[in-house]
Amino acid sequence: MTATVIDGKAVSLKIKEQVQMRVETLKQQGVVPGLAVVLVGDNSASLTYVKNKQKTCEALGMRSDLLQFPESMAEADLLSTIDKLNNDPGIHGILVQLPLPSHIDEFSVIMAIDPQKDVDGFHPVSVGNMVIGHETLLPCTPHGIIKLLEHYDINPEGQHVVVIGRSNIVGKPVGQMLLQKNATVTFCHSKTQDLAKHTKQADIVIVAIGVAKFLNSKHLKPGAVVIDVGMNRDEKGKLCGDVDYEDVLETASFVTPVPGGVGPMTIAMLMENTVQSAENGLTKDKTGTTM
Ligand SMILES: Nc1nc(=O)c2c([nH]1)NC[C@@H]1CN(c3ccc(C(=O)N[C@@H](CCC(=O)O)C(=O)O)cc3)C=[N+]21
Repeated sequence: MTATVIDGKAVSLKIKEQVQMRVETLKQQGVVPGLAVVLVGDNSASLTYVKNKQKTCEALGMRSDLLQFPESMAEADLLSTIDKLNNDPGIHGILVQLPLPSHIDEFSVIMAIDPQKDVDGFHPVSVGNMVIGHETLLPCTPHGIIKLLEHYDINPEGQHVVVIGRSNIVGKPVGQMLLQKNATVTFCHSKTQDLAKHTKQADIVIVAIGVAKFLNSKHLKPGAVVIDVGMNRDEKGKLCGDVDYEDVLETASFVTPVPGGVGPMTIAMLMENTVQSAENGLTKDKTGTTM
């Protein structure tokens, strides 16, 4: 039985349609959701992703500001730029493209973003709220993965989920969010002994380690769901994931392709977070309280 390919592109389109409707409703109330993307340096991959975010934003009728600065930008200048964006009523979401040049401390930059505008969901207040299950802006890639599972009626409740990779951007948050959904979660990483012992027991395996085609059918029990968060280039320079896609097709029940799986969901959830933040702002203005 060949695995069902999870179509992240199709699901992301559905989410963007819903976002577009919410933008229209906000515009009728005089609010145009605004996203500010800050790019320091001229890393070509980052520039592609940032332009993609901008294009999507505008296609959905939102305001999209791109602030681009030279690699040599001083940390203090970046922090004051963020401060201005925090206080700009026309900006509802702030995303500072990572990685930053090594002379800038990423944690200080993330801490400087108003949690109300933290559309990456990286701020400790956002992360803390997510871990305790309190309403908050959720990290885009993990939230996109949850939406893919929902779309294909893959219910994580009571399922054994094995997450490989423990980054603050994907591995750690996606495991916490699935725990919130009553999954049994195992976090694996570079120091895990006998990885296959864990992954072969998994109903759902999520791979986010940045190693091309790392996971294969020997790691899986038949029928496992495979979510590939990798973004690598293979020997021919072609985009590929952390999963040996061809090899797992006959063993997995579902698999996400790269490209066309988790990636488009990351963008769609960023758009949703921006609209959510604008709606929260409206609620706050009406009731005087923060959501
Ligand atoms: N503060 C911050 N937030 C981020 O969310 C963030 C970041 N920094 N730095 C870089 C990574 C990377 N990232 C991607 C998002 C979508 C695709 C995406 O749409 N990928 C397409 C393929 C795109 C292509 O063809 O290259 C796909 O997988 O189908 C890729 C990469 C967000 N990032």
